[in-house]
Amino acid sequence: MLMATASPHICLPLLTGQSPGPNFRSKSRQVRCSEERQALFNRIAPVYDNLNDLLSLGQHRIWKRMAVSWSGAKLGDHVLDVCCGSGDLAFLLSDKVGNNGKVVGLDFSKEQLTIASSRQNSKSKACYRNIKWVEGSAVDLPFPESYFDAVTIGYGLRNVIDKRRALEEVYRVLKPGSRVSVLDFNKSVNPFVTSIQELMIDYVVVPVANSYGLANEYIYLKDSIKEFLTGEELEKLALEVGFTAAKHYKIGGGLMGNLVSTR
Ligand SMILES: C/C(=C\Cc1cc(O)c2ccccc2c1O)CCC[C@H](C)CCC[C@H](C)CCCC(C)C
Ligand SMILES: C[S@@+](CC[C@H](N)C(=O)[O-])C[C@H]1O[C@@H](n2cnc3c(N)ncnc32)[C@H](O)[C@@H]1O
Repeated sequence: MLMATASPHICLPLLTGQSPGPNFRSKSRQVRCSEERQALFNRIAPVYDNLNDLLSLGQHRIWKRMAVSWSGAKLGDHVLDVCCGSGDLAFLLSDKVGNNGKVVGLDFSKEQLTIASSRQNSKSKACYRNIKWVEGSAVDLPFPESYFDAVTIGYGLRNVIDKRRALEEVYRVLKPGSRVSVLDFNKSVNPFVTSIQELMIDYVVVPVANSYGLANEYIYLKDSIKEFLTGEELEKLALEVGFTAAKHYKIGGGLMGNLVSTR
């Protein structure tokens, strides 16, 4: 299926005449982090879907259906799935918008998009022909202003370094009155939930990932949750960016969360 490359590179090596200093280091660190995350998701692409099913006992598919429902996507809509990965939410959006609708799945990982495209080709549903995969950056969306009827970000915002910029871009490409639905792990303020989350990652997720040679990749997962924003902070950021409404719903017993914001 069509794979357009929206922008050639997200993380070019930082070429600058700047003398090294705090700003240079912080920028080079940022470029390096972004490159590392891109490489991480390229590496885990072959086993990503199976590990999600195994480690969440298939529950992640329920959470993704909830996220797509909250997006408000409906028949005939033109919708975007940012950080689409292997395409789980894009396929759910495709069912929602139907043959006359259009779905764009955007990701900066070539390997994830390759999996998404091959899954699309192996599925028999006619509506899946309405999906286009685009290689691009969540912080520089290659789409015009007020272009989409709904946007989803499934387990992506937490992985984007500049989260504010990503939400600003989503705001820009959304039609007024339309929604973004952001599904991710919940950075809980409840110590009990946090400890359950961390225990399951430490004693189940990482050991299982280790058997695939991916322990470090899933240790990153735990660290990324620690560095994420709480539901309240996500609501505040969405309103600061300009969304007129923002609500963060706790799901999966508080282990996961879904921000719904309206432009
Ligand atoms: C679909 C899920 C996670 C996607 C995901 C997101 C990331 O940012 C990653 C970063 C690095 C490596 C992998 C990922 C990644 O897979 C959520 C479900 C899959 C999780 C890996 C499983 C998490 C287990 C929960 C803490 C507890 C699940 C309880 C369930 C009711 C059994
Ligand atoms: C955990 S996966 C989520 C995939 C899919 N949405 C799902 O729910 O399974 C995170 C995805 O975000 C992508 N990603 C992370 N940072 C990105 C960025 N700045 N621009 C575009 N994609 C990014 C990764 O390549 C990866 O495919």
